[in-house]
Amino acid sequence: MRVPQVDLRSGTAPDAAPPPRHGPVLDVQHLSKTFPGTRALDDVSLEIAPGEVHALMGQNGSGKSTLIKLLAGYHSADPGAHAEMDGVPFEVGRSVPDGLRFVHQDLGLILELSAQDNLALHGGFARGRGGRVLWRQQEAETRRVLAAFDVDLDIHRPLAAATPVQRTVVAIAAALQGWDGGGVLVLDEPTAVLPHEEVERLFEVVAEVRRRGTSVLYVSHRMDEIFSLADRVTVLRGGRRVGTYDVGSLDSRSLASRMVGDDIDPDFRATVVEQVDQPVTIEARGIHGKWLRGVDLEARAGEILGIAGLAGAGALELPYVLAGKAGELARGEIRLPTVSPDWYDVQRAADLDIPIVPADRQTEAVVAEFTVGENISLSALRRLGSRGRLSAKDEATLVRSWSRRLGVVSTGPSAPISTLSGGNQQKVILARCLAVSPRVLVLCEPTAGVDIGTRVSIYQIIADLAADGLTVVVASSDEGDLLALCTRILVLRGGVVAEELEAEGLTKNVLIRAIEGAEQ
Ligand SMILES: Nc1ncnc2c1ncn2[C@@H]1O[C@H](COP(=O)(O)OP(=O)(O)OP(=O)(O)O)[C@@H](O)[C@H]1O
Repeated sequence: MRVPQVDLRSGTAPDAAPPPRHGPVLDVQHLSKTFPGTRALDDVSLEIAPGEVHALMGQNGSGKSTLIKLLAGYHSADPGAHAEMDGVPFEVGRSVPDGLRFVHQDLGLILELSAQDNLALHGGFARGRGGRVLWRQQEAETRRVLAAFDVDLDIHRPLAAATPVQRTVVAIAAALQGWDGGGVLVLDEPTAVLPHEEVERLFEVVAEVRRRGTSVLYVSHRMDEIFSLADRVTVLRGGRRVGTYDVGSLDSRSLASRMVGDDIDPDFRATVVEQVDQPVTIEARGIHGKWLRGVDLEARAGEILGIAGLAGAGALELPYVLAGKAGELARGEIRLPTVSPDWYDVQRAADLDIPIVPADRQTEAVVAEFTVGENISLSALRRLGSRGRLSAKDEATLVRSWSRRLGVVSTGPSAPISTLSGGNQQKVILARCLAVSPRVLVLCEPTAGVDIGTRVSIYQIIADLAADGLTVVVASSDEGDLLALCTRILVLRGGVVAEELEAEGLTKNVLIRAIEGAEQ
């Protein structure tokens, strides 16, 4: 079955919500959660109407994940909460009603296993006499479950070979298995790691879920998604509910302001001027890789160079090649002319010490067992102290100064990094990169999972660093990042630079059309 195409950019809702039955399907009142030293949620109430897509938004650290984890029974709630699912009371944090299903950000899949095995792990294997697995029946069931979502996937291949959106669809299908409508599906930032063009496909799946009469609680930082998809939005700020609104009654500026508690411009653009008189600080030539087919680039001190492209165009591979972190397929040469005139084979690019903020903070950058301070100073340990001895004082000074400059919100340098919100973890990784005082910094998806307020502050920090002479190369699948930051944007198609755009006066539409290779 094919559901109607949803246009992410036009802002049209996928389908009118089915008329609500009486009363909310999920009704949670007076929910609070206190961690040592932090009141993460403070007397929050949430009512989800039958068949609606209900967005949950708020800045990093506003309590969204805590709310989801309470509903999922991962944390226990403070006393005083009352909750009902379909009118039946349940104790939040202690029991999870069957009608409440979750797809967490990490999707909870085993990538070495096939879609069929993953679905069976969630829903159980079809078994015959003596516990024998009925493989034919299992396969038919897998096909039936996935058919509803119109996903074209080899159900026997390991999910490692599937695209991000195919995996997300498998995770949604797994969560909804054995369930024929009603209830609430919780999607926690399902698009955080999805390439742009796959987001629309996910929207079709959400429309299908809703068509079954299932409500969706949708957590996202991307405002355009909320306007395309959601009927209502609940905004949290500092652990409290600011309000619940009909999406149609808001625009992006008023929604952003409710999240931040201050007037905020969601279309903020940093004022970075092109530095034509400055020296070239990075040059690369003949770059090839898994996707790249011969890219040349150069950038000057104080310049922010954007890299754009659809998945498979090589845009998100290029930063890794420049930082010497691409695989053995990477070919080409790179040099930092203000450091040395010598060209380096990109296989040796790691020797140039160009720091990178990678695309997936959790798996590629954050050291989960370390504190905030340790995560920052990790890159600079060689410089801290003398004669092989680490100076705790120097380390503390470095950590304090970068935490302050980037506005990292935590209980202090010794806080475990896992207790920080996503946006603050991102600032820590940025601080780690800057702690080595680089001339060139490479950013990949710099604001993934980062809220609008923090996003604007990250843009400003990067713009200030560029004004001090830092060269920044930034690849992002979010056009907002490129428009807010860059002086110039290289648009990659098929692994080569297809267009070079001056950022001044560039509109989102023109950029998207260039990325897609459409006629302007
Ligand atoms: N296990 C924990 N121990 C201590 N504090 C925590 C813990 N988990 C979360 N917190 C704190 O609770 C507050 C709310 O965090 P939460 O992760 O719910 O925010 P969020 O809105 O989901 O943020 P993000 O958008 O970055 O994911 C933050 O101040 C966070 O540091």
